[in-house]
Amino acid sequence: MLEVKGLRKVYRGGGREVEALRDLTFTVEGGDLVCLVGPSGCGKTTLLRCVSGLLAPTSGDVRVGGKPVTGPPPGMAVVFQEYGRSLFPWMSVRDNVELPLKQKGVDRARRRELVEGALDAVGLGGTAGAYPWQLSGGMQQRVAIARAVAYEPETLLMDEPFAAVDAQTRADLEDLVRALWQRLEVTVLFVTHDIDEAVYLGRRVVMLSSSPTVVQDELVVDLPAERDQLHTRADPRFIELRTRVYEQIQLAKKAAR
Ligand SMILES: Nc1ncnc2c1ncn2[C@@H]1O[C@H](COP(=O)(O)OP(=O)(O)OP(=O)(O)O)[C@@H](O)[C@H]1O
Repeated sequence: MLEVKGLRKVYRGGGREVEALRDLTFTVEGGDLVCLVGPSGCGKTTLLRCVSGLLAPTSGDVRVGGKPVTGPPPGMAVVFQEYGRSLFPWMSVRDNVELPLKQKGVDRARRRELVEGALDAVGLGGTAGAYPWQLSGGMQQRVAIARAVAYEPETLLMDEPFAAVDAQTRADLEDLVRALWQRLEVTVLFVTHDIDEAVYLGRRVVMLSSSPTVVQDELVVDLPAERDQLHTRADPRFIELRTRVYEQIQLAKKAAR
């Protein structure tokens, strides 16, 4: 379980103060898939950096599995937007996926098993020996997902992971994330500015206001668990839910003006 309580973050420096997060409170139950959606610049990345222990909050509390986060929590993996910068170009795909497992102290035989399993799961079984720069953007993002999956995280944070890939690849990767989530029973916090993506993927959607950020609204996505790009997106309930999220985001933007 992931708990965020009264989280506030003020950036200070160069004689300037930016209150990125004002007062954020929400919970992600163990095994849930929650999408966070909010307007550009509302502090989504700041929030994920606080949750992953990369940034200290100004005040408030972040807990993972009941323990306060003071640095990168064990059992957490993060997939960032910029796959190009998150993979090491001088390492093969296999070595990129294996590296965190070495750091975790997993033995060689188990490492091989986990790397193969994760690459197969993302449909890259045949590319273990390639280098990231030999792959398309979508394939590189699959490698980043494989690396996170191989780590066997309890919590997976995803920061706009598909923002830089084309629409067709994005749809495939969305389905991949849902399939992996269902199979691995991992707790997922997925950040996006794309309302349709949030409703399609999430079991819950948390909507953020513009900066300084608070939780604007939350909803449960009561669509069937088995989703597919064609039918789910045409479901009248999907359209109702996306309309509600859209309206809330518009309200949040107006309130900020
Ligand atoms: N290191 C920093 N120093 C000062 N201000 C910062 C810093 N990082 C972010 N900010 C400010 O905090 C606010 C939130 O930024 P953040 O990158 O978290 O938003 P975001 O929702 O992820 O943005 P986007 O959707 O555009 O990626 C912005 O006003 C930004 O300018």
